[in-house]
Amino acid sequence: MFDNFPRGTICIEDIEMGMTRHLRKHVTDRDIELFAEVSTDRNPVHLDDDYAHDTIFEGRIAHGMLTAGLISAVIGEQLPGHGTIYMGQTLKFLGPVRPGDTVYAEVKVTGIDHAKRHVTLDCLCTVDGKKVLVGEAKVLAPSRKFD
Ligand SMILES: C[C@@H](O)CC(=O)SCCNC(=O)CCNC(=O)[C@H](O)C(C)(C)COP(=O)(O)OP(=O)(O)OC[C@H]1O[C@@H](n2cnc3c(N)ncnc32)[C@H](O)[C@@H]1OP(=O)(O)O
Repeated sequence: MFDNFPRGTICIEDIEMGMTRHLRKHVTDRDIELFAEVSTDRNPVHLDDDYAHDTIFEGRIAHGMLTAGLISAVIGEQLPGHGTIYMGQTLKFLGPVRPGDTVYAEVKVTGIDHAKRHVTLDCLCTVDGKKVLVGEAKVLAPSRKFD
């Protein structure tokens, strides 16, 4: 039995269909530089103004996986929260995120298998109301009964 979950963790026993959680994050040049360093993805479309100017985006854009990381943050911090284990994630990048943009990232519960502790979540990121990422996550949720 493990009942010392941090505030914000929602155990499988309490997860309901349709529950949603979200965050907002302002994406900065520093975020993009740090992500390039950590991931070792130094694609110039993210880092080089001159290079990026001549692409279809006409300027630098954030790594898609940086934006996807905000979905991971909502899942790992809020729904279900601490103790959650990622099982899978689909992603479609529908529009660019540029330095200076504020990303709204939201997840919504669309499936629950209580016996297996599996939870399925629709994932969405928007910038100024425009969809930039959609996908589906499957996670193993924490339980009050097991640590
Ligand atoms: C590896 C890293 O270093 C690189 C990165 O991380 S890049 C950053 C992450 N990616 C992005 O920011 C790209 C965001 N997406 C876009 O800007 C656009 O989707 C696009 C430029 C890739 C395509 O846009 P466009 O050419 O306008 O395409 P259409 O809207 O005209 O759609 C044509 C058909 O393609 C389908 N489609 C479009 N985007 C996607 C997608 N991301 N995934 C899957 N399918 C996509 C769209 O539905 C249309 O299909 P249809 O059957 O013809 O209707």
